[in-house]
Amino acid sequence: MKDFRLYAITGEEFHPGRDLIEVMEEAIYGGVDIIQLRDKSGDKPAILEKARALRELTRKHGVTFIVNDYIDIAMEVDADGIHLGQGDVPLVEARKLVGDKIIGISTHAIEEALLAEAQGADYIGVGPVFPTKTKVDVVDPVTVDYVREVAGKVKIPFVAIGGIKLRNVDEVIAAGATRICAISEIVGSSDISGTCRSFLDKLDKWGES
Ligand SMILES: Cc1ncc(COP(=O)(O)OP(=O)(O)O)c(N)n1
Ligand SMILES: Cc1nc(C(=O)O)sc1CCOP(=O)(O)O
Ligand SMILES: [Mg+2]
Repeated sequence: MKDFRLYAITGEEFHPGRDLIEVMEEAIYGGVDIIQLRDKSGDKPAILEKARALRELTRKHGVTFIVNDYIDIAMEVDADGIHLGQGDVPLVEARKLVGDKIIGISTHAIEEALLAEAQGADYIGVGPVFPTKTKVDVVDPVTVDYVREVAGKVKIPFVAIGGIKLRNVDEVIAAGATRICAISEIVGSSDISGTCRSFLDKLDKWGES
């Protein structure tokens, strides 16, 4: 897969009254290189419509587009890939359905991370690094020490997620994360592009040292 550094996931509850596509385009102008549509409403026609619009937007800007949870929607809109959790369709089954599209897997323990790698995941999510209120059914924070362990043991790309803010991202990067994912800190910002640029500046700064 095309490598990435800053991964933005949609979270419409954080920008009431603002258009989804406008918000995500601001994130793209700020430098995000991968976007995931995450919509837990269960309203599949509405999710399909959003997926189509985000596919068009991301294609226009050359940004990777991932759909969370719904393989059928990812296939229908020709997304670049899907993101699946531990309770979703197993990776081996998903691979049969999506072929060489990107498959990202959420992991919360080293056994899950190594299994996803062995089974052919293209990247893994590692989290939640910090407490987060964005995901209701989330496990306890895995901590930055766990990020360090993953950085030392996992060879495929991993992205740190969960409670990541501009104020705490330095410790995540210091622990070895070179890819960062955020929902509320990005899409809930009053300056979405500026927030993204600040995340990237921090990744750049640590990359130089
Ligand atoms: C990049 C990334 N990492 C983790 C998740 C969480 O996925 P999942 O565990 O399936 O939970 P939901 O997002 O479906 O609530 C993610 N979406 N993206
Ligand atoms: C969707 C999601 N998955 C997580 C995981 O650990 O797998 S944490 C999370 C929520 C991330 O949102 P925020 O950046 O607002 O904390
Ligand atoms: Mg899921």
